[in-house]
Amino acid sequence: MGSEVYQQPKKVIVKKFGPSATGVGDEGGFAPPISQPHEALDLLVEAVSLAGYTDRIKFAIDPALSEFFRDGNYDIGFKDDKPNLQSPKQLAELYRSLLQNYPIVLLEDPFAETDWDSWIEFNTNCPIELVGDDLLVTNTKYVQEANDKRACNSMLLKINQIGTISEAIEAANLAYSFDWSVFVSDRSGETTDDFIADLVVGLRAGHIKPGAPCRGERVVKDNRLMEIEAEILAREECIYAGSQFRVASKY
Ligand SMILES: C=C(OP(=O)(O)O)C(=O)O
Repeated sequence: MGSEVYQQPKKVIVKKFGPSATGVGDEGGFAPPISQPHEALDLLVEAVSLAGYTDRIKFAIDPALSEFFRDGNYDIGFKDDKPNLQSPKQLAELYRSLLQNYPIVLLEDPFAETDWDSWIEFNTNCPIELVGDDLLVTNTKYVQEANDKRACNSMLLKINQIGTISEAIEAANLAYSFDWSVFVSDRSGETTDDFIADLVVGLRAGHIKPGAPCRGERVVKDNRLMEIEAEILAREECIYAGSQFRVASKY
């Protein structure tokens, strides 16, 4: 389904912005000339509809706000001519309105890694998965701190953020001990190694961020997942978490 949906935005982008607007970024995502968050989500809604999967696909977003933090505010006007400064409160309102209007189930790094107060405030009433990436850097010290402060409810796992597979698994187990979920991720600069596909199944993490099904270093993870699925199905041991992906580790 993901691959089928991925084929659609290109058609919509060509129609709206012309063929030169279909370039992709490191992880295979499209980068058309839009500047408002809702425009990106509208494009996705249209792509899902064209693929025939309306109501069957949910969205995860990673605004990576550490990149836009300026003296206590966030400048989200980086694609416009002038700055568009938003206070943490305004940003939180923007997220809440997007959550109301789009099928978003996961929000990663909605605030800067140093802006703990905004994380804590947002997490007091957060209906979806709130993932720390820059905030936690797969490090047990920050996972513990975030749980003590009730700053998020999920950890992004990137092996080379912490350095070894053992330390990454230790961080995942600590996150699970707090009833958090664990979201296994690639890096924007990736190789064709497919190990994280085995890791996400072995950890029962339930969801993976391998990038778009665009080039070899991304697709190799999807292919390995399909091989693992065939192997497990053959042994009749496979339980697919589906929409319960956040709690797959409890299955
Ligand atoms: C995969 C990501 O990018 P990078 O590898 O650049 O941290 C991310 O931000 O989650």
